Amino acid sequence: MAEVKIPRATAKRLPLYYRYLNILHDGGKTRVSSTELADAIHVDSATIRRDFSYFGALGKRGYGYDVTNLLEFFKNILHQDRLTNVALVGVGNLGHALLNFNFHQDSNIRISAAFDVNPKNVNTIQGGVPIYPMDQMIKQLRDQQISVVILTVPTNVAQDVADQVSEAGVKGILNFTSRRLNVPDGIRVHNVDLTNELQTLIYFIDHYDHGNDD
Ligand SMILES: NC(=O)c1ccc[n+]([C@@H]2O[C@H](COP(=O)([O-])OP(=O)(O)OC[C@H]3O[C@@H](n4cnc5c(N)ncnc54)[C@H](O)[C@@H]3O)[C@@H](O)[C@H]2O)c1
Repeated sequence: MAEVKIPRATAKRLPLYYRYLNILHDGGKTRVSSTELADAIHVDSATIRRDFSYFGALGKRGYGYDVTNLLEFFKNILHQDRLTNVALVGVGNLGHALLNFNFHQDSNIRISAAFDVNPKNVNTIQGGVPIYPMDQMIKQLRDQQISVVILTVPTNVAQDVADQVSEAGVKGILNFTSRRLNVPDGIRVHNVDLTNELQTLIYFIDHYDHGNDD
């Protein structure tokens, strides 16, 4: 399949589309219009049509979209047709909560390894995930061919850990720390910051802008 460069806002909506198409498919529905999708997922139909158009003519005028085709298409581009193992570094309050969340229940993603410096954590299994000491991290990441790491370490060690993770050939870091990371070319960092999200939400409440943000 040819590489398609799409806007980040579109990319962020793909899992939403994928989830809803799964529901339609499970319910035996064979086709869906952009208007029906729009009503269900609260994204306007023009945005949906534009999003889908990045991937070529997926729908037919007057017919709508073929649910199975669309589902297979999104499954493939979201890598949901194969299992993706990810790792987590820093099994504290947040890391622990994430380990105990079963990502695999509604996606083809699972945390297969975790790493920490705390001797109380190391060599235990939490949420079904083995926790290794840091001196085994690079080897484990390489051996398990892990390309995505969730970073939940204290901010002051985040860059150092990111350097080690980069050395292991990881391609993506989901960074929960407030440290902006420097990474080599070829590695993508997504920052998750609940404080930012709350501040933005509070800003929008003050400015009377309602509805969903996607
Ligand atoms: N983005 C958000 O919305 C959000 C929300 C909460 C916390 N955080 C951030 O997430 C991070 C974790 O928060 P927390 O409350 O779970 O902290 P925590 O102190 O409970 O956990 C940190 C864990 O990292 C381990 N650790 C320390 N140094 C390490 C190193 N060099 N290598 C590997 N592991 C190491 C510790 O042993 C501990 O288990 C912090 O940076 C915090 O600021 C972000």
